[in-house]
This record gives sequence, C-alpha cells and structure tokens, in this order.
Amino acid sequence: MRDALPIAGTGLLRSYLRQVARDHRRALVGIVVLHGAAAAAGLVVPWLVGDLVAAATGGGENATIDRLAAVIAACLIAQTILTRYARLRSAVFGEVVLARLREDFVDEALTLPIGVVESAGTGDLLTRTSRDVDTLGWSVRFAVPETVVALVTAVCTIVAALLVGGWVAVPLVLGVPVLWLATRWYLKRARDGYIREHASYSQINATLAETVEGARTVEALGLGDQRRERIDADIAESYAAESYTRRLRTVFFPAVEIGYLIPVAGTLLFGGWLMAEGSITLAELTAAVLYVRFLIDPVDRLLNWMDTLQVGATSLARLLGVAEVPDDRVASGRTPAGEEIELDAVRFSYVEGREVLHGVDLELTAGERLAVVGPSGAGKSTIGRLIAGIQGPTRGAVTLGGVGVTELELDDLRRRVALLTQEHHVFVGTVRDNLQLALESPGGTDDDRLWAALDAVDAREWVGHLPHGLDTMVGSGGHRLTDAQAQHLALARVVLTDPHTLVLDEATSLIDPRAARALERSLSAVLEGRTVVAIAHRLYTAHDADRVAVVEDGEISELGSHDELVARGGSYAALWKSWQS
Ligand SMILES: Nc1ncnc2c1ncn2[C@@H]1O[C@H](COP(=O)(O)OP(=O)(O)OP(=O)(O)O)[C@@H](O)[C@H]1O
Repeated sequence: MRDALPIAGTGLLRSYLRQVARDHRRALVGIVVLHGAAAAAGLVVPWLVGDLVAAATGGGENATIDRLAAVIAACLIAQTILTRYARLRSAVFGEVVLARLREDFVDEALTLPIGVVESAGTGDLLTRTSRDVDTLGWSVRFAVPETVVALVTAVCTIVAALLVGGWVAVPLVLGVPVLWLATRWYLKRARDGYIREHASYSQINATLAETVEGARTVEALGLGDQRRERIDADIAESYAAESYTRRLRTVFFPAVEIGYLIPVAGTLLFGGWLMAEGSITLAELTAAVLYVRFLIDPVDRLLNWMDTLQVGATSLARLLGVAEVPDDRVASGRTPAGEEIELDAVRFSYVEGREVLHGVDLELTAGERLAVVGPSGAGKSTIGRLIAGIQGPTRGAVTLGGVGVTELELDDLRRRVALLTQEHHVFVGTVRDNLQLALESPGGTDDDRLWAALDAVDAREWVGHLPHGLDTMVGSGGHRLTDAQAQHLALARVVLTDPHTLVLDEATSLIDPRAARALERSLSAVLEGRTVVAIAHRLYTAHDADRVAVVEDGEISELGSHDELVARGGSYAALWKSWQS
C-alpha cells in the first residue's frame, strides 16, 4: 500500500479561502455589487408587471400602460448589460484565483522531496496535477460564479417579495422544510455514493488495463475465465453503485420539485384569500406570485451546483494537501570544508522495519573514481542516492566536507554532487532549453558555453545537424531523439552544472554496448578531475576505476582496486571471471 500524499483539512481549506477573499476583496465586492444590481434591475419587472396588470384590468390610461411597458423594457436591457459585466468580472476573477492556485501548487510540487513522491507513487501527484486541477477549474470557472449569481439573485428576490408584503414570508417559509430535509438527506448520501461510483470506474479501467497489458500471461496460464469473472464483478459493482446514486436522485429531484411548488401554490391561495378579504390588491398578488415563481430558478441552480462545489472542494483539499508534506532537509547554513565524502555506519530503510543498508562505511577522496558492483537488489542504487543526498540515512551519517549532505540547500548540493540515472527525460522545448535547465541563471548564457558542453560529450556534430541547431524543438511532439542523444543532453547538463562529484547510476546501460562504450570514452574527459561513483552493470567500468566496492545484502563486502580484488579470489573475482567468459 502506497502512502498517499496528504489532503488538507477543513481548517486549512477555510483559511486558504479566507486569504483569497482578503487578497481579492475589491474584485469580490465589485462582482457581488454588479450581480446584485443586475438582479435588482430584473426584480423591478414583476413589480411593474403587477402595476401593468392592475392598470390594464382597472381601465388605466394608455399612456400609463405605455410608460410601464417602456420602463419594463429598459429594466430588462439594464439587467442584460449588468449581467454581462458581472459575468465577465466573475470569469476574470476565477481565472486569476485559479492561476494563483496552480502556481502555488507547481511551486509546492517541485519542492516535494523525491522520496515522498516515490513512496506516494507518481500516479497520485499526476492525478492531482491533471484531474484535480481540471475539476477545480470547472468549479471555479462555472460553479463558483453561478453560485454567487444564484445566491445574490435569491436574496434579492426574497427581499423584493417581502417588500410587496410581509405576508409572502408565510408561503415562502412553507417550502423551506421540504427543501431542507430533501437536500440534507441527499448530501449525506451523495458524496459517498459518487465516490463509490468513481472508484468503480477506476477499478474497471484498472482490471481491463491489467488484462490487456498481461494478455500473453493470461493466455499462457489460461486465466481468461478468471479475468472475465473479475471484469464481470467490477461491472456488477459499478452497476450497483450507479443504481444507488440513481435511487438517490429519483427521491431528491421530485422532493425538491414539491419544495418549489409549495410556496407558489401557497402564495396563490393565501394571497387570493387576502385579496378576497380586501387586504391586498391584484397588482400585489401578481407581483408576489411572480417573485415566488422567480425564486425557483436561483434556488434550483444553487442546489444543482452544490454537488459540483463539493467535488471542487475535495480537489482543492487535495491540491493544498501537497503543501503539508514536511521538508526532508533543513539547511543548517554550514559550508563543506572540502570535497571528501564519508559514509559512516549508514543504515537505511525505505519502509519502516525493512532495512536495505545495514551499516555501510565508505570514504571517498576528492577526484577518486569508485565503481560499485554487486547483485541486483543488493543496495547499490540506494548507496548512490544517499551520496547524492536524495534522501538522508535512517541512521549513521553521509557527509560532504564534514557537513551532512541533507544539511545543504538542494540547489547548493546539486552544484556539488549530481546524480545521473538511466532515465533521461527530454523536456518539451528547444535543445537550448534542455541544456539551460542546468544553469542557475539561464537567461544570459552565451551559446559558446552550450556548444562547449555539447563538445565535451561528443554531441556537437548531431546537434549541429538538427534542422534548427540549438533551437530545434525536442521532447514530446518535437524532433525525436535517440536514447543515446537524450543521454548526451543529460551529460551536457552535468558539464554545465559542473559538480565536483558525480554519481552515475547505470547511466549508460540502456544504450547498446558500442554506443555506451563510445559515450563513456567521451565521458572520461568530462569526468576528469571529479570524484565519480559509478554504479556499474558492465565490469569494464570497474576495471577502469581506482577502487571497486562490492555490495552484497546491504553491506560493502569487498573494497579495493580491481587487481587487489581479483587477487583476493572473493565475490568480485568470481564475478570478473564469469563476465569475461
Ligand atoms: N523506493 C523504494 N521503496 C521501497 N523499497 C525499495 C525502493 N527502492 C529500492 N528498494 C529496495 O531496496 C533494496 C535495494 O535496492 P537498490 O535499488 O538499492 O538495489 P541495487 O543493488 O541497485 O539493485 P539493481 O542492480 O537491481 O538496481 C531492494 O530490496 C529494493 O527492492
């Protein structure tokens, strides 16, 4: 089970929203005022229609009727114009808030400790970056403005209805219990229902993807029927989940409709009785009925958007939660007094209770070249990650010039120690962008420096032959680079960063052996003068190194030069012998 990234609690959510409201107070007030004015302009209409009906039925003058009709038209035009500006302002406000949230999220995500991302799985972070940002975007763009409009309109309509006569409160209040109870009943069940429904879709997808990806295994082991049963079970669960939410809706929507009709019917009956009593006029009754009828629309919209807002709030909580991941390093401000790296009784566990390094001691002198070899899963990469300060040791110490590697600011550490793995991502952008990533202040880099770095890794020629040289677009959708070319770019970045220590984690193992050999030859000039820890699959790397560390079962079992270890006749000698044959 992976440790999911945290989800922000209600407290943090509220304080974030309060902060947004404080920062954008003027914009928010402007939006509410504009929507209020638009609603007010629209709400004068029923009043005037009431007068119009009274004037028409009471034999009023034509001039009065014309004047009332003209004012009604003017109000409707004013309402349209005001609504246009209110919506524009709301949309701009939504985009501004969303942009800020996205920027905050990217800032937080980029500083997440790699160890945390790994243990949470990139899937969680990706879902938050894509689905949650989309869901929240939908809420902020549509649900929030629509809710504000509906709320302001509803409040204005109620006020207008009450201005016609306090008696309208009676039929209005009659509808509240039904709406209140129906909504409470629905909301209590809907969230879990929809979560279950969405989880069932994910499960169907997961089972299908697993079956398709493992099709050969399924066929080879005759698992077809079993997989079919799994998928049938997933579909049955999805059907049950959908039936449940459908049942909720079939109760909720009719109940809400009744809740809407009660006030309208009540106003007609109660108002009709009052009119018969002579307490109110026909104009007042008409206006009151129209207002109460008007109220249905904003209330209906409010209830409809409530679900979306709830889903949006969940996404916001997931996005804000990323900020709650504690830092995995605290900069102490100390400066390393040299380039020597020391591992002192280092123990490490990725998962509590499952130690993978059991007390590793190692001293690296500046400029030394160490090859780390050993069986798969022995802990070689873990040692490399600890030297590069990706994570701190669980016990013991990893120091650089006497200072713990995780005591250094990450940027500072990367300028001193870099880790180069076999995953070479080519970022979408130009070749120049991909190289400048390595630089502290990429802006003013002259091309000569970039070409020199490309030269150092033997990449000048192929980059020179690209359609637009350094300006060629690469990465997804751009010019396709081979694995070796992607690796060249990664190596050129290392040259630009110029760290004194380099951890190469099987950096060339994905490339075919000839290309790897060529790359390593060109690399050796780059590695000159640096401390290099090469985690190696190919033993010629070990042969060329100053010293070799053999890692077995989370410990360094042998340490010495190639010749010494071969002479010793231990694990390394056996490995070397079998590799040569
Ligand atoms: N992120 C992780 N979470 C949990 N366990 C891990 C993680 N990474 C590695 N391990 C475990 O730690 C142990 C050491 O792994 P490591 O990758 O350091 O070995 P290695 O010697 O580099 O192996 P290989 O040559 O196969 O890459 C293994 O048992 C591995 O399963």
